[in-house]
Amino acid sequence: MSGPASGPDADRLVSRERAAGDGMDVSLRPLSLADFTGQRQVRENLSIFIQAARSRSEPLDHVLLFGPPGLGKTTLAQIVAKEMGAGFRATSGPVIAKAGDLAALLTNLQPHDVLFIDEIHRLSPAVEEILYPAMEDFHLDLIIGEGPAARSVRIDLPPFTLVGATTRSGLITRPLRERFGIPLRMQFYEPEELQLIVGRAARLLDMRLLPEGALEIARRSRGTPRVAGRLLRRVRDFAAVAGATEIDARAADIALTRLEVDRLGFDAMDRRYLNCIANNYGGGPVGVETLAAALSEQRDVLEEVIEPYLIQQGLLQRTPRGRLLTDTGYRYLGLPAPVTSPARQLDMLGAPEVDGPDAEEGPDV
Ligand SMILES: Nc1ncnc2c1ncn2[C@@H]1O[C@H](COP(=O)(O)OP(=O)(O)OP(=O)(O)O)[C@@H](O)[C@H]1O
Ligand SMILES: [Mg+2]
Repeated sequence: MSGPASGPDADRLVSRERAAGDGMDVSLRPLSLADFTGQRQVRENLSIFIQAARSRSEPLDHVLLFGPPGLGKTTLAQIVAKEMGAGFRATSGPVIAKAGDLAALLTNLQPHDVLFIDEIHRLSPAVEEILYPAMEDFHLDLIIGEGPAARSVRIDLPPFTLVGATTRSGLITRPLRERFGIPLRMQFYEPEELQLIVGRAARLLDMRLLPEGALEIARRSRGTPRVAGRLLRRVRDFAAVAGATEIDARAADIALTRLEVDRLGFDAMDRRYLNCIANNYGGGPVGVETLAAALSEQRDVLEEVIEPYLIQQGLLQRTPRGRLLTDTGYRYLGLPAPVTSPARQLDMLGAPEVDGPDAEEGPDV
């Protein structure tokens, strides 16, 4: 299969990659809670906790943000620092290799600073252990030396706020999760919210985008602002080459269709994934490792980028025995759903709740 969306991950409009090609991100990122569209509940709760912490002159309690890539976790973390009038330091789980790396970071913080740890589920156990007393009591217990001469020293830390982000809530250990006072789950955005986001981005980019054009892009952005931003730029390219001065729904549709993003926002990779389950595995259940091998994709990409939206749209279910194409999934592919076998029916009934806090826990197949 060819086309822009079937190449390596980086080529997809809907990919896990961040900075690459997103050079305009800096200017498009909302800088205050008031400018941050959507995620109403997250926004309202944060706003209250920030006000309360400020009125007590305390740092904000630690915040854990979960949600699929591109929904605004990093953006929100930066906004938290700004609204608290505090400094912002960012790092990520895999970057912190040793306990000493984390100690260096923590001892360099100013009081009330926000330390952002992206992909916090990828911290090593040794580092995680250092983090517990740091989060709870603002001190570090470090072991100096080895063998019988080893002794532990306690270092006090300035009070700080840890903001952790993860795309995989199921992979966070319970002790770590429990040390966050403010866990927040980000949801996919509604088309109307994305329409506002796309409209704002178009104004910042000095584009003439009509409201219907913005809605067309919004509807096809998988509920994800990062995807909306990318599609907007590609639509702008098509419109510029076609000599259009303003972008309406038709111009947006033409561009998105050429990008192989269909009316529902699914792209060639989504269709390849769904067709693989339908045609090669009788609609499932099939294990994610098997699918990753069959599609030559990384398992992480399937789990973090492709599956969440298919699940949210009801085309796919994650069951303890594997991935299962739903009747809606078959309908989308234009294929007849198989006569449901008792085993398949059981899987459908026994599927874990998609939006539950532990949706990703349990046996990972
Ligand atoms: N609510 C929003 N309003 C406007 N723009 C947004 C919003 N949320 C995210 N964006 C934009 O979407 C892009 C992705 O956001 P961000 O980097 O914060 O996502 P993320 O959740 O941290 O993703 P990842 O999990 O990949 O790190 C940014 O360009 C940001 O400006
Ligand atoms: Mg991020």
